[in-house]
Amino acid sequence: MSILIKNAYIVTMDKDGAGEIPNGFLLIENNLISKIGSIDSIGDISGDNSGDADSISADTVIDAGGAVLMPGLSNTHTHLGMTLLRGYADDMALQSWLETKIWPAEANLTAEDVYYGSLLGCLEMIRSGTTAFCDMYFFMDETAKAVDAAGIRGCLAYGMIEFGDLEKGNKEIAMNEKLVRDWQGKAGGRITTMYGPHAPNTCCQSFIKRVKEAAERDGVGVHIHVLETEAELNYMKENFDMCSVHHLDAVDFWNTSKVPILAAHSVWMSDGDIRLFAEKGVTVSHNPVSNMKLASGIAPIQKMLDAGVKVTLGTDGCASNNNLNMFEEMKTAALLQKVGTMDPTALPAKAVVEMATVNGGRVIDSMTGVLKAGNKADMILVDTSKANATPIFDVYSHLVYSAAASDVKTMIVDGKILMQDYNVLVMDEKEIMKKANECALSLAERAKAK
Ligand SMILES: C[C@H]1O[C@@H](n2cnc3c(O)ncnc32)[C@H](O)[C@@H]1O
Ligand SMILES: [Zn+2]
Repeated sequence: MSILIKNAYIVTMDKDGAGEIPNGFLLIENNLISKIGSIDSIGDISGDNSGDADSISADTVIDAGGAVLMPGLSNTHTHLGMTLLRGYADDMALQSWLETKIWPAEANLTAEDVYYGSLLGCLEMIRSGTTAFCDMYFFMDETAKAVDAAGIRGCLAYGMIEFGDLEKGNKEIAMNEKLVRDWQGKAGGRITTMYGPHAPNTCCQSFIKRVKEAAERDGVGVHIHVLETEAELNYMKENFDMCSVHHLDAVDFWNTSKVPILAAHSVWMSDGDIRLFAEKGVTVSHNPVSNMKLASGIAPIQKMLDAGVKVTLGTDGCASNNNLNMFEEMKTAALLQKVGTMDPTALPAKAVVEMATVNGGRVIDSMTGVLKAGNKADMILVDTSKANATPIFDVYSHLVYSAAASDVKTMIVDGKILMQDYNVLVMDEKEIMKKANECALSLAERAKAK
């Protein structure tokens, strides 16, 4: 199977390569990008002089009509099944939100709920340009089935919470081990797995150490919430005389020489914590909308980038955001750093696009996040024929400050077209929304009855 995309403004995100290609073409063969270049001067960029785009034959030809062709966005922190809890509990701080609303509702979740909630999440991601995501939740077999059916890429972790209870910890770790065993590399490699210890204040140090050992044994990463709120920082200081980062450093948790670590939030980081993350190679998933909505704080992202920390972007779950819109997340990330530092040069547009593409892609699959020959064919077309795209002086400025998620018109993942000209080809949208809505209402009823 081959797909030729022509007449595109290509944003490759390839630092060592082409950068942007104004009148570009891209050829996909099977699930890989095989050629990329300029229609005007073939060979200058790809080094391939095999002919112009019109002479390249393909099973499917997409005329981009000047749209931006770019790597798909990677949402590196979410809880996909929580689409069912969108708007279930708003305007609260994290701890009381979790303890009084979210956890009691989640206690009533069924496998069917998470299946339809995850399909709904996949649909929302396809419509808004997200080709890959990192998840941490429950009933993860159901999320894996949804990812398999939807055709996107998912890195799935089971959310383990044990509160120092050894027996509970054993059960939780067994669940995550099963997820890794059953789903690592499945769906043609679109599904990968991680271990998901929830947070340093909900899982004890020895449990998290055990989880890290299991991850190293299985060769998969670890996805954890860390220093999300000042309350967590204070709790750790009061109980352990140190912050979460140093508490876990005491058991060498942040050592990434064998497996990657994805630290969601990392809002209340000291300069020492930032240096440690940079030295150890920890990746931070920044989730600005959730951090603002829960009033958790402003993560020092510009400081982290200056120190050499790898930073990606995520939405968090739909109960604290309340959507999976990475365009909104990119704009919010940029604006929040500027106002947080009172420096308008903080987190410029191109750096944000890098976080959402190159850096996020690297966490999920090293052959994604950049459009170049040999990489996997995960990409989106962003419509530029609209009023909000007129004029475009700088494409990164456009993508971060003026583009909308609803401008995404076409998505390809692993060489397969999931959405073309705004038509989602891989699922029955109305049916999924209907089922998910039924599950959400029934879940809320069950939670209320308890
Ligand atoms: C996997 C568990 O994590 C819970 N969760 C959802 N959002 C957040 C957040 O911002 N911080 C901490 N925990 C969160 C989710 O409800 C599951 O219980
Ligand atoms: Zn989260």
